[in-house]
Amino acid sequence: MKQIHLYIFGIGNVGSTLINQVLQSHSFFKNKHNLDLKIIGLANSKRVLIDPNGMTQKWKEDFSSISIVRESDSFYKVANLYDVTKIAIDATASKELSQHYPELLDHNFNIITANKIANTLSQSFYDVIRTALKNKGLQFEYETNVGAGLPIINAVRDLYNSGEQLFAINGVFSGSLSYIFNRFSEENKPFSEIVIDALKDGYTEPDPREDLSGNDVARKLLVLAREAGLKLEFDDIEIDNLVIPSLRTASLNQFLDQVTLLDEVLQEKKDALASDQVLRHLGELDVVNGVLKVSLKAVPKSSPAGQLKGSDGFFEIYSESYASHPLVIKGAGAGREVTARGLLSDIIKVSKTCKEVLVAG
Ligand SMILES: NC(=O)C1=CN([C@@H]2O[C@H](COP(=O)(O)OP(=O)(O)OC[C@H]3O[C@@H](n4cnc5c(N)ncnc54)[C@H](O)[C@@H]3O)[C@@H](O)[C@H]2O)C=CC1
Ligand SMILES: N[C@@H](CC=O)C(=O)O
Repeated sequence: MKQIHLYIFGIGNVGSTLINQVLQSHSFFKNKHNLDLKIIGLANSKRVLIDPNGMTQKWKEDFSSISIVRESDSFYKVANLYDVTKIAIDATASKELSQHYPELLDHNFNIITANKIANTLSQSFYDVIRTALKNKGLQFEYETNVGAGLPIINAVRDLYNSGEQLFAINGVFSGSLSYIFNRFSEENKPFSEIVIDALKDGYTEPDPREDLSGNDVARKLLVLAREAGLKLEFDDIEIDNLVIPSLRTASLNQFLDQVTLLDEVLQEKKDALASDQVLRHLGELDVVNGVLKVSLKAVPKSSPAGQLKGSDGFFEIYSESYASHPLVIKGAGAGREVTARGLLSDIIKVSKTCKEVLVAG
């Protein structure tokens, strides 16, 4: 039986769903994959809960009652005691934690992340991580960076690694904005009301302005562009920002208090549509020319993007073999369940392929 120790950063929507999914499938992983996955550590930004025997179904209660103040080396101290495969899982949106990935690799953690920041800081930081992974023989997986649980990154990576020339990737990259604009187009409700619903239901970034500003989609485009071999920076992306200037620098609470200020501008865009059009938030990655664009557009209701429902993401990949008829991937592009399942799928992938440390039992 291969022992795998999991250390989870972030116990919000995605992190807490992941914990429950790991616990629910524990016996299945043992029987099917010969893997014993134990969650040894949980952290929020201030506290940690550590249990070398693994978390149980009462982890939430335990976190409230017996977690301790987090120190910079809380996880390293316990992880160093066990000669097993260690995986750090980032289910936060924290830039600070992303900047610590090189340190996690130094301490022999494989990393799996839903957080897009590490992959979208400077190209030099991106390269530092890849070099460390190679030197250490560790793994870094981030399928949920684009399209939540949808297999977008693996599709692009597999095409690129097989020598295929990629031309373009276009579509609705944001599950959050898909949910918001699909509802806004159909329902007679203020834009802000739908944004708040999306936040409450776990579809948006912790700060919905990351979605509305176009930054989150821009990050996804950059993740895919780098996967396709382009060397670009975040500032190279053309972004249509939907957050009015006065709300861009406000605190999250101030933004939420004043979110109705977005209604007028968005309602004007909706009122300007022809009867056969809807609003869709689109990403365009021109791999050949290295041009990345994020924008809100009016599209025909009958088009593939116009027909999306719920939080569906929609990706068209054009390449040598898929030149006139793109490879299309579509499905829920946000949500705590699909995202946690995507992380778990990365965990199984890393666990199955990492160097084996055998323990009796
Ligand atoms: N919700 C979704 O549909 C999807 C989310 N993601 C990504 O998953 C990540 C988490 O999203 P959610 O769970 O929805 O957000 P959330 O806001 O529900 O949870 C994030 C948690 O991380 C904690 N946190 C912040 N800084 C931390 C740190 N330094 N160390 C440990 N914990 C810290 C926060 O207190 C919060 O509880 C984000 O990066 C998001 O982009 C990716 C795909 C889809
Ligand atoms: N903001 C994301 C969801 C979480 O990452 C998206 O829109 O896909």
